Amino acid sequence: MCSRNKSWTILWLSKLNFLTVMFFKWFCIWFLWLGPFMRGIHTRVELHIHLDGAIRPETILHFGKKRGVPLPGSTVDELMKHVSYQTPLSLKLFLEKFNHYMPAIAGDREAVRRIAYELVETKAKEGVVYVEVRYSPHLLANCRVEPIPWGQAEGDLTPEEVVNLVNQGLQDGERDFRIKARSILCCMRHMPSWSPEVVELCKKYQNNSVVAIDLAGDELLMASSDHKAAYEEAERCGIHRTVHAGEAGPATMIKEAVYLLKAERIGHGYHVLEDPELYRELLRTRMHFEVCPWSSYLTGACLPDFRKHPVVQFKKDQANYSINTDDPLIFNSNIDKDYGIVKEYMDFTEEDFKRVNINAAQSSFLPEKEKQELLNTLYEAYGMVPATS
Ligand SMILES: O=c1[nH]cnc2c1ncn2[C@H]1C[C@H](O)[C@@H](CO)O1
Repeated sequence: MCSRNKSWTILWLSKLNFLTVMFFKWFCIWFLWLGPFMRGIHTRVELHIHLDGAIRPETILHFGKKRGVPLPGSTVDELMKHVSYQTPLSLKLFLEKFNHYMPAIAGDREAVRRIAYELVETKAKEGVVYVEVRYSPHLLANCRVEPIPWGQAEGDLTPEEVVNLVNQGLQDGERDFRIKARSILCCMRHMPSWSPEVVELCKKYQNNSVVAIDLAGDELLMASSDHKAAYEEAERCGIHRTVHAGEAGPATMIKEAVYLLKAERIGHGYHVLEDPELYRELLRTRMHFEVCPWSSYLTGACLPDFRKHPVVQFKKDQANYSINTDDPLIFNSNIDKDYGIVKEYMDFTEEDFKRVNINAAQSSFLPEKEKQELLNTLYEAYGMVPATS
């Protein structure tokens, strides 16, 4: 009897031991790996995404129907057949994709506010802790903008009110999804006459969501004197500056962005590698490159072989760059797609992703104090001890 009791006890103890070991093992996996996602800890920083390239197809269909704006399809699948694509086009042809759906959104107050709000929700779900979203206020307006974009009739939504609506959408999103979102206002290469107002809007809303100025659009058009004047004014007033350069265009466009427009970050910048001297100098000054891998394939900006992508060299040289989606609606993607590409084809490890996101946070356009808070959030999420300054 006594020995039977003893063996039962041993059996139960070994079972308990096994369960304890299993529990501990699963807890470690959950805490270290799945934990951050399940506990709602966000570890990604995205610096290059276009608001008008990141709209949900359902939202486009909703406003198309509501406003009686014809669209190339009445279901998500039909719409996406026209709006998104799978094999590389030129940058110019890619930019034409916006024509298919922007008339459903531009000029509508509710739509503009909603796309900003939904972007924050999407990014929170993707594990993004901080996003800088960019757009042209003029391309979403239908009043006091010349010419009125997307062939719309004149309405009463001005570029300034667009900025207010986007700010409201972003701020509501920040409150509801508990991540941080800021915006960058774009000048457009083909519309230099809009640039003076863009910089004035950056100045006026500098402490209200807006953190920087950008120059987007067809890069084969050199920066005009209006763009240059806008960037000079931005620098004078302490407005941060980024420029799309060296995406489809050559390294000289990056030179122009850095030395003429005084860019602090470069949108894309892949073709910097064609000018080794410039590349060395930008490595030395820690210039930040906003890299968008899947975008660079679909816009034909880079060779289709990801193993030869410029980011392979950037990684080798420990350059300062981030990983971004650019236009996830048109590229039918999300941030996992871009992280997946660099992981699969360029051997990115978790350590590399940490470095990428810390670099992104350091190169963000947040004021110093908020930047430090963001960095501390990342260090904590990654279980790192912040370096003492
Ligand atoms: O990848 C891009 N390169 C240059 N311009 C772009 C890219 N993606 C979007 N844009 C343009 C089209 C949008 O209407 C505009 C503002 O977001 O910026």
